[in-house]
Amino acid sequence: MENVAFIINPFSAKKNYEPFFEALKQKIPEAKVYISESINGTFEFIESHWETVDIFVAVGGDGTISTVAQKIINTDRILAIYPAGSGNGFSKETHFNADLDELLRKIKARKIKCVDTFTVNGKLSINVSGTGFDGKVAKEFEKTTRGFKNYIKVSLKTYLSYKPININFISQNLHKYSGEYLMLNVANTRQFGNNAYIAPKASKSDGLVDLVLVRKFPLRYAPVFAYKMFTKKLEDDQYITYVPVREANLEISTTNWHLDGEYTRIESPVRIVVQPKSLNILQ
Ligand SMILES: Nc1ncnc2c1ncn2[C@@H]1O[C@H](COP(=O)(O)OP(=O)(O)OP(=O)(O)O)[C@@H](O)[C@H]1O
Repeated sequence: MENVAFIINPFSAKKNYEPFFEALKQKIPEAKVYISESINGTFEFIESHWETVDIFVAVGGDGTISTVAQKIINTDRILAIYPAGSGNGFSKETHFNADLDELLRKIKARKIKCVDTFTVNGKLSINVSGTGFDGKVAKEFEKTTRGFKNYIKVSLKTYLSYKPININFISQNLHKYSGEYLMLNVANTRQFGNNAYIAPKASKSDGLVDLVLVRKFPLRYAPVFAYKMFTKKLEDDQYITYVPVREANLEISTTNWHLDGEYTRIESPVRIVVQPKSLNILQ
């Protein structure tokens, strides 16, 4: 275990990490554990342990995993996950669960899979990112105390007043998809988190991301949309167009984005680029 470090984000989903921390201390008292006070703190921890650690275990949600991934991407270091977030989209899609014994077995076995990631104007995303309605919800959600209930409340309120965004694809082959949309998602894996499958056919190891273009639908359709999303049936939805791409260049009428669920501002024009097989994940 000397070459393994556990990076815990205490701000992920209501301190979900505490039982994990206790169990880890019991099983492996000598484990290297860092309780991260900030994203920069995590960066510094990884840098200062670079020579002695080759498996970095992110304990948190997609935001935490993404900060660890930023440092180890395109290197031979390995990412492992103990899911302790609220949505846990990426960890579900990479088969990590909240069973510490299973995680320790995987660490011992050291099987690795290399997966794709992508960037949006140079910023890393590992799972699903998006703009439009989605980006606006992420922005408003940050102002609340978070949680699933607040997410639904904010989504409904935002939906009622939301005007579609305008997307103009600069890339010649994508020009025909330009138009007005409720949202654009960029999906490396199939789900946002909480088993909400926005792109049921996406694969994290095919060198592509799915552009998910969603047209505005009437409010009465929202429960149908949600039902299809949670049962992996959105593929043939009348309001959605899926476009698998290696890269895309577009102009867009909003700066509100979320990257793996974290709100961020991104100025138009926007360039999306897949980084094929750029992240080693423990299997
Ligand atoms: N390494 C880190 N150290 C400290 N804080 C972090 C770190 N990485 C991200 N954060 C902050 O912690 C907050 C929660 O992170 P995270 O996304 O992991 O949990 P979550 O939102 O509960 O889970 P999920 O993304 O699965 O819904 C984020 O708002 C993020 O800004």
